[in-house]
Amino acid sequence: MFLLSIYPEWQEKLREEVLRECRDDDGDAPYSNNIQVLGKFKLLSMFLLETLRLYSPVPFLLRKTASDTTLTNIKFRKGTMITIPVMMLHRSKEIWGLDADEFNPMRFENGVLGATNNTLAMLAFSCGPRGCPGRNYSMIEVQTVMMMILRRFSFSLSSQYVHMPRNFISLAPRYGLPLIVRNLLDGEKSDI
Ligand code: HEM
Repeated sequence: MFLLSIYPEWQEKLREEVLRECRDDDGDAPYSNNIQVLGKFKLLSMFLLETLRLYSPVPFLLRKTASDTTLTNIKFRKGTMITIPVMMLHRSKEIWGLDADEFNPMRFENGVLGATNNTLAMLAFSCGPRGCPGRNYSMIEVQTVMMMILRRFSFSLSSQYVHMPRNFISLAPRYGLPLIVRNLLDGEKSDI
């Protein structure tokens, strides 16, 4: 919601995509409760990947070595705690290119491997045997919620918003996310 508020052109693009792909058989009355429609949301998927890259809800991962281990050329004794700085890796220019700090969902036009040739670069859901088992579920859930919000409401940031993400269990805005919301169906406007 934050990124769509500060990049209204993306909010508009995603709304267009949702309204286009959710039309019913008559061609009007945009609506869909069919999960298969989610597969058609290419721009929304790219946008969500870019959101997860820039503001990964889990900003770092912790691991403890189960035995003496060598990773690249570094030796670790058994029991060493290792922090994997997901947030920093997601903004590495070496991995993502010179625009790593910029919001650019188009980098995911050809999927994660099109954005970087490093298969382990995207760590929002971690990876390997302890990777997040809720990954597909949460992508379906957030696409469904965004689909419902975008077709009914437009929104922008309230002037009361303070940009201070903090990691408290997961990454969240320190002082909340006050928005100005307009109901597109009846033009009503309210602060939430
Ligand atoms: C945007 C939403 C989500 C994100 C970004 C996310 C991210 C992650 C990450 C990074 C890990 C690895 C943590 C670590 O190794 O320290 C993880 C693990 C896990 N996630 Fe998620 N998750 C999300 C949603 C969910 C949902 C919806 C469920 C359940 C329905 C779920 C269930 C789990 C479980 C059970 C683990 C532990 C897996 C293990 O240790 O073997 N997650 N998640």
